[in-house]
Amino acid sequence: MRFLTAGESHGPELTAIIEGVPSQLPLTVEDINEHLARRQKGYGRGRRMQIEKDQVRITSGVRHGRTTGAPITLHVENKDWTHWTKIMGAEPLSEDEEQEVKRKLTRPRPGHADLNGAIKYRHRDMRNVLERSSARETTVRVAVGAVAQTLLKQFNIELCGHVLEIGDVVSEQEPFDSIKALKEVTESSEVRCADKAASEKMKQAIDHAKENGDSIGGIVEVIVENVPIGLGSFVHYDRKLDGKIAQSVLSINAFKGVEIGLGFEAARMKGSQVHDEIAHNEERGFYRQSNRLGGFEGGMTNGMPVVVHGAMKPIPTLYKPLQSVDIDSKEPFTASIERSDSCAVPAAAVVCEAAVAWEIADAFLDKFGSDTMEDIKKHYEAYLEEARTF
Ligand SMILES: Cc1cc2nc3c(=O)[nH]c(=O)nc-3n(C[C@H](O)[C@H](O)[C@H](O)COP(=O)(O)O)c2cc1C
Ligand SMILES: C=C(O[C@@H]1CC(C(=O)O)=C[C@@H](OP(=O)(O)O)[C@H]1O)C(=O)O
Repeated sequence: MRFLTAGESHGPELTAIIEGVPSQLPLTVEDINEHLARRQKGYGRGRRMQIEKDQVRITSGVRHGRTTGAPITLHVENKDWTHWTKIMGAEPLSEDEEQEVKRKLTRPRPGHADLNGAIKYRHRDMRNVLERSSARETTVRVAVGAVAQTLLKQFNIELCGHVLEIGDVVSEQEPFDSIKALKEVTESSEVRCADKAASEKMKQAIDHAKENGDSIGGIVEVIVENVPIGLGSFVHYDRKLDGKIAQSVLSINAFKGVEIGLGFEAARMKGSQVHDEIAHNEERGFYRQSNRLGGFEGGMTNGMPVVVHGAMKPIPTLYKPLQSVDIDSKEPFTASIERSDSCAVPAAAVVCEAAVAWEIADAFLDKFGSDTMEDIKKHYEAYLEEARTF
């Protein structure tokens, strides 16, 4: 499968085209809207989220609730667009307005793509950078991830993205029995964290940062359950699924780190404490009694749950402004802002879940075929039995 996204943060809409989804997959707008709504929730978001009501429109590739095998086009409207038609160039600007628009966007925001993007693409109006580099794009990435999750669900593969840390508050969640149980708890938390006491502290930490005109980041975790052995491959660097997941997670706005399983901690431990010993019984075939490596060996899944962590830096636009330099006047200034999120870690957990879902689904289709759901199911069931009796 492959996909492209297009659209600006304050343009009319965001669009995605997905190619390679098999035919006969039951798919409705509700399957996607559920995830769009999850992404919009979360303590710490700014005023923009009160304007947007993200809902998908499917205009190709699905008929009567089933995919046809043709490219699927997804659209999500920007409700905020009506306030931006002049600035975005859909309506002519008067001379005064032209000055106003230009003045605002010669001031690069530290931590954003503004300055590098302006120099690279030779834009003196940095709105041309801001609009596309904004995390508004993660809306359609979540829509695309929802299609991947709908596919994976057909094979009983479930995911959950949740929050482990916000600022200096760390979740001390109880071990959970299943993804379903974890999902239930995190969905009821305003910060998408399974530890109730930590959730409250995380909210306080967000409030505190906001009161001080500051922002905070955090760490999210995505767990994938019921993953078969052998997704991805060891034979070539760009087919290693852990590597593909890492790229995908790091491509999410503001993500600065990714770990699989123990991740960086493994580097500080002994080999005997890190590797997951192999066991066997008739019912399960080969399995592991631990999962320190997060479900991966040799770029391939090993049948244990996939565990991915992503680290998000604090939001760069701050009410407590940072120092920058105007690209026209070369004068220093301190940035003034109208609105921003103070923490988007809970929303980013949903984005990270979507990114991982896409990579797992893509590797799944690489292994089990990609034309019709019926063929894929046959291959999958035969393979599971082969792997169990290997
Ligand atoms: C869901 C989400 C919401 C975000 N909201 C904001 C925001 O309101 N203000 C802001 O300055 N950055 C926000 N960001 C982060 C910026 O988009 C990001 O830092 C910027 O595009 C630069 O990219 P980089 O941090 O990956 O280098 C958000 C990121 C995500 C994932
Ligand atoms: C719109 C979304 O996030 C936006 C991401 C973002 C940024 O700079 O990345 C800045 C803010 O947008 P605005 O400048 O319009 O207030 C966020 O609201 C969204 O998540 O849907």
